[in-house]
Formats: sequence, C-alpha cells, structure tokens
Amino acid sequence: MNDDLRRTPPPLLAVRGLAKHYGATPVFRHIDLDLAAGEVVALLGASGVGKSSLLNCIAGLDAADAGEIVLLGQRVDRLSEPDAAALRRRSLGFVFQAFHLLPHLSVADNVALPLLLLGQREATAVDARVAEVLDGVGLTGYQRRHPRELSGGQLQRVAIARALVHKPALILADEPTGNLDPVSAAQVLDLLCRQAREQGAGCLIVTHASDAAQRADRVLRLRSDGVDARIPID
Ligand SMILES: Nc1ncnc2c1ncn2[C@@H]1O[C@H](COP(=O)(O)OP(=O)(O)OP(=O)(O)O)[C@@H](O)[C@H]1O
Repeated sequence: MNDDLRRTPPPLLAVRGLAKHYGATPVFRHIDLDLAAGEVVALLGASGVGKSSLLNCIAGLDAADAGEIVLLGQRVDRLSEPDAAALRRRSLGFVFQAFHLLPHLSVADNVALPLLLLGQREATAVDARVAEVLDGVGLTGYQRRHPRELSGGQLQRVAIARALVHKPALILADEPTGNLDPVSAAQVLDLLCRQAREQGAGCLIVTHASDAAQRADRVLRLRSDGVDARIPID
C-alpha cells in the first residue's frame, strides 16, 4: 500500500450494493453511499423510493436483503440484535419527523435518556451535559418544561439535543423539518447542521426541502436503482 492510501481514513459509514424488498415488492437496489466524519449529506428522493427504509437499514432497525453496511468498521448488517442495539445506543443519534419525545418526561429527562441507556448514572455529570447540549440548541431554561408546553420548533430542538447528547459518531435525521413551518424549519436545519459539525459527527438528513441542500456538504438523490450524486434543481 502506498503512503497516500495508508493515510486516507476509512469512511465513517460505507454502504455497498444495498438492496431492500418488502415481500415481493422491491424498494431499492445497487445503493452505494459513503459518509465521512464531520460531513453533512442531504438525501433527497421521490416519495416511497425508500429513504426511511435506507435509514432504518443503516441504523440496524430493519434488515436489507443484499449488500453491506459498514459503520465504524463494523458490518451493521451482520450484527446480532443485541450487538446492533449496543452500536445504536453508543454511536447513533436519530432525529424523526414526529419528534418522538416521551410526553410524561421533562425536557431534561428526555434529553438525558441516551446517557442513562449508556449506563451513565452520575447525576452531576448527566445534568451538566444536558445543560450544555440544551444551551447549544437555544433552550437554556427549558429543562423542567414538558413536551406539551413547547412549540413544534422547540420540540424538534429538544429532539436534536437528545440525538447529540451522547456525542454519537453518526446522526440520522428522517425529514426532521416535515412538521414545521418554513421559518422554524430553516432554524432547525441550521442548528442540526451546525451542531453536527461542531461535534464532528457525520450527518445524513432525509429531506424534500431544497434549503437542506444549501446547508449540506453534498446532496444525494435516492433512486430505486442507485444513488445519484447530482445536485438536484428542485
Ligand atoms: N414495513 C413495511 N412493510 C411493507 N412495505 C413497506 C414497509 N415500510 C415501507 N414500505 C414500503 O416501502 C416503500 C419505501 O417506503 P419508505 O417509507 O422507505 O419511503 P420514503 O422514500 O421514505 O417515503 P416518503 O418520502 O413518502 O416518506 C414504500 O412503497 C412503502 O410503502
């Protein structure tokens, strides 16, 4: 191996030849995709082409039918369910369109959940990290509120704080602005991209919005038979 090859770090995420069916219905095939640490990539594509399915396969929440998914050097598609769950807890932050916060928990307790699931029980350290990450999303002082007391944009910022709190290597965001008005959507996207970059996380954002394209380092379009790297003119 020459020196240049030796110095090139492996991608954070490498997807090769991925294919997915539901029963007899094909969704996509021939999917290749790389994501580097600190890189923000927007994933566009027609409704039903399989964007959510692809994210779920990458997260190990759904199984692909063919191909490879390598995250941090590990074949996600070959892990046992307990090992996939451990990798998700440690290395993934997921932001959903519908926020998926727990309504009976306070903002601080929602955000602290990933740390608790990783076994961090030292209350002072957990509180300090929660305060830090809430500050990063502009929600200092909201710790004791409950989800029902927040606007849609604020709910999504809490969800972003929860996705970032354990400093995951990879953030997957599935239409994170789909439920927001355009102003809140722009703020949330700015925040997600900025925070991901500040933490050095790779970030794959599924979106229909052309303004996500302006914030991403790269824009990919998912098709049923591959990934197109051309910048779309939406
Ligand atoms: N659990 C499932 N069982 C059967 N079919 C499914 C399942 N989940 C998704 N599908 C189908 O797979 C295809 C891809 O769905 P997916 O939600 O991944 O698309 P998408 O690109 O995210 O769509 P949208 O942009 O509308 O959210 C769709 O035709 C959908 O109906």
